[in-house]
Amino acid sequence: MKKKAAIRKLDGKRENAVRLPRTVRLVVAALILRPGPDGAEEVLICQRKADQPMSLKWEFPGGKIEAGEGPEEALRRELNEELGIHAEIGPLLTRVRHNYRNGGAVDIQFFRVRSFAGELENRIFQQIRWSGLEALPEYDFLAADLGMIHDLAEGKLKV
Ligand SMILES: Nc1nc2c([nH]c(=O)n2[C@@H]2O[C@H](COP(=O)(O)OP(=O)(O)OP(=O)(O)O)[C@@H](O)[C@H]2O)c(=O)[nH]1
Repeated sequence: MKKKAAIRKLDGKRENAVRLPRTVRLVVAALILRPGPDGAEEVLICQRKADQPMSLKWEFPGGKIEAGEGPEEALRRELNEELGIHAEIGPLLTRVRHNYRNGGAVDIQFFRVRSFAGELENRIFQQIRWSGLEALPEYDFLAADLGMIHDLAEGKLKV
């Protein structure tokens, strides 16, 4: 009896121990910047389509890193697919880890982009637009981005 109880206890513990870790999606995204009319920086923001998960939320262009890709390479590919541009990927500005409520986790690396070739073309979004940094909190952004957009708006994260 004693032994069985001990095994049950162990099994209980093991059950906890083997709970699968969240799958972390490795994501890259771009802060594409341009000087605005008043000289302050503007950044390109994109709204997800109505039929996508997390519909109509705002985000920065980018996506998942595919197997065998480096982060910059993945971001160049995504910006070409989503916006039709050939971007020069600048430095990594910040990295954010976020656990979504549905159990998914993302690890997002945000890179600065100041220069690209080609005309911006909206290929997959509901809409794209330029926003001043201080206006970013007015948009309904994905939860993972909220800390960062507030830091950008308050000048705590330098671009
Ligand atoms: N591109 C981008 N993705 C972001 C941002 N913030 C954020 O949480 N993400 C998440 O990172 C993932 C990017 O993946 P994706 O763009 O390749 O794919 P997706 O939206 O079609 O999602 P899915 O393939 O997982 O359904 C999404 O789950 C998206 O919700 C952001 O600012 N930009």
